[in-house]
Amino acid sequence: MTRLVVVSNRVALPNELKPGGLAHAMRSALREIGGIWFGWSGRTTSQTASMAQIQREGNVTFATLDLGKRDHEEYYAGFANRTLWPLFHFRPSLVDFTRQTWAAYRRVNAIFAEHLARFIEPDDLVWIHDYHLIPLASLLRERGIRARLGFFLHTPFPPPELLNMLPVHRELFEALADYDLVGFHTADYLRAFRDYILLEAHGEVNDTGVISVRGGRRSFRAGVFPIGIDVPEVSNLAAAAHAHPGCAQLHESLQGRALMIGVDRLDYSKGLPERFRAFGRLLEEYPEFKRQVTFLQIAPVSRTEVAEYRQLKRELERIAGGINGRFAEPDWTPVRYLNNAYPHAALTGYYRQARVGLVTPLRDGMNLVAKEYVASQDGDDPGVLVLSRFAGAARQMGGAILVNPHDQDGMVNAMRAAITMPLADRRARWRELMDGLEREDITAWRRSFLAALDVTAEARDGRLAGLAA
Ligand SMILES: O=P(O)(O)OC[C@H]1O[C@H](O[C@H]2O[C@H](CO)[C@@H](O)[C@H](O)[C@H]2O)[C@H](O)[C@@H](O)[C@@H]1O
Ligand SMILES: O=c1ccn([C@@H]2O[C@H](COP(=O)(O)OP(=O)(O)O)[C@@H](O)[C@H]2O)c(=O)[nH]1
Repeated sequence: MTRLVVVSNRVALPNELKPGGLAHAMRSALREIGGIWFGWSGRTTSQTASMAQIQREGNVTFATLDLGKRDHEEYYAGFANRTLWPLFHFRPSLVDFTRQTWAAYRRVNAIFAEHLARFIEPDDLVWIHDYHLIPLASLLRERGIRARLGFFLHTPFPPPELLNMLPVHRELFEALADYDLVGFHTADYLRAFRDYILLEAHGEVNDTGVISVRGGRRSFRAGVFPIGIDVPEVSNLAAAAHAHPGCAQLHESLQGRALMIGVDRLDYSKGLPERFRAFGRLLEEYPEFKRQVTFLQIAPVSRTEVAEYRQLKRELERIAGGINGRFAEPDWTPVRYLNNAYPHAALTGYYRQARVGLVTPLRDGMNLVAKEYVASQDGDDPGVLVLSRFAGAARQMGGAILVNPHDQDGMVNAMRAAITMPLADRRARWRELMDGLEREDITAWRRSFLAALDVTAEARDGRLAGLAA
C-alpha cells in the first residue's frame, strides 16, 4: 500500500501553536489522508538524539528528532537561516556563508537521511519540504532508497545571477536533480529554476517539461503547485469567532473605529518597517484618519537565534513608539504592536473585524495570511486586502489592491483606497478572491503535487526498466 511520508524541518506536533505557513499547511494536508511526518522536534539538547521520538494523533504518526545545540545553531540558525533564507529572499547583503555551517547543514541532512532510510518502504511517496533539506534526496539515494521522492520549496527561487553568488551553489542546487519532482509556488520561481539548470548545470528542458542533467544520464520534472488553505475551516472559525472572548474584547476596544490588521512572523522579509512608516505617513498626510483608524500588528518573534531578527524587533519597537508618541491621544493608540502568537480561533475573528488586511512583504514564497484574511471575511460586508506584488500570493490574488512595499506613496494611497472603498467594490473584489481560494485550496495543492509525483516516478521506473531490458 502507498503511504505518504512527509519530511520537514518544522513539524506541527499535536496541540502545539507554532506560527508559520508550512506547519499549518502540512497539518491540514496530513489530517486528510494520514501518514508519517518526520522532522525536528523543536527541542535542542546537548547532543543530537540517536533515536526518533514517535507519537500518534488520529491517522498521523509523528517521528521527531531532538537536535544537539551545536547542530541546531549551525544548521538551522546558520546555513538555513543566515545563508539560504536571505539568498532566497533577494537579500544578498545579509547572506553569511561559512564552510563550517555548510558542513553542519550536510551533517544534519545526513542524520535525517540515516533515520529516514530505516523506515521508508519501496512503495512510499516521500514528500520533502523546504530549503533546510535540499540534499536529502541524494543522501537517501546513496543509502539505496528507490521510493518516489518529491521536493517542495516554500520560499521564492531567485534568478541564477543571485544564486551563483553562493560559493557552493553547484553542489547544492544540482542535488535537486536527485528528486523525481521539484515543486514551486509560482511560474516565476519555476522559470528561475529552469534558467539555473540551463545556465549553471548545463542541463536541458524538453517540450514536455522534463529536465535532464549530467549529460542526459539523469532526468526529473519540476512544476508549479501554489499552496492554498482549508477555506471552509477558516470561514467557519471566523464566523464563530464572535463567541471568542478575545474577539469580543477587541471589538469593544475599537469603539467603532476602522481596524487595519497585519499578521506576520517577525521576519525582515515581511516588510514591517516599511508598513509601519507608511501608516505613519497616512496619518500625517490625511489627518481625517486620526482617531478613525487603528492599526493592529501581530508579530510573533521568530528565529531569535539570528542577530538580524533581534535587530528588527528593536527597530519596530522604535518605529511604533515614534508613531504613537506623535499621534496618540489619551483615548486612542494608533499602532497596537504585539509579539505574542495567537491560535486560528482568535486570528480569524480578528481578521473578520478588520476593514483592511495589510500583507506587504518585500519577498514571500506564498503568504497564507493573505488567503486566511480573505476567507475570514463576512461576504455581505467584506474587508479589503492590500497585498505586495512580491508575495507569491499576488500571482493568484489579482482582486486585492496590489502594492510595491518600496513605494511609500503607493502604500499610503493603497491604504487610503482600502479604508474608503465602497461596499459594492469590496463585495466584487472579495467574490473574485474567494472563487480563486476555493479553486486552488489546500486539497488541490496536495493532490496535484502527489499525483504528479506518482506519474513522474512511474515514468522514471519505466525508463529504468527499459534501460535494464
Ligand atoms: O520554521 P520557522 O523557522 O519557524 O519558520 C516558519 C516557516 O517559514 C517559512 O514559511 C514559508 O511557507 C509558507 C507555506 O508555503 C509560505 O506561505 C511562506 O511564504 C513561506 O515563508 C519557511 O519556508 C518554512 O520552512 C518555515 O517552517
Ligand atoms: O500569531 C500567529 C501568527 C501567525 N500564525 C499563522 O502562521 C502562518 C504564517 O504563514 P505565512 O505563509 O503567511 O508565512 P510564514 O510565516 O510561513 O513565512 C499562517 O497560517 C498564520 O495564521 C498563527 O497561527 N498565529
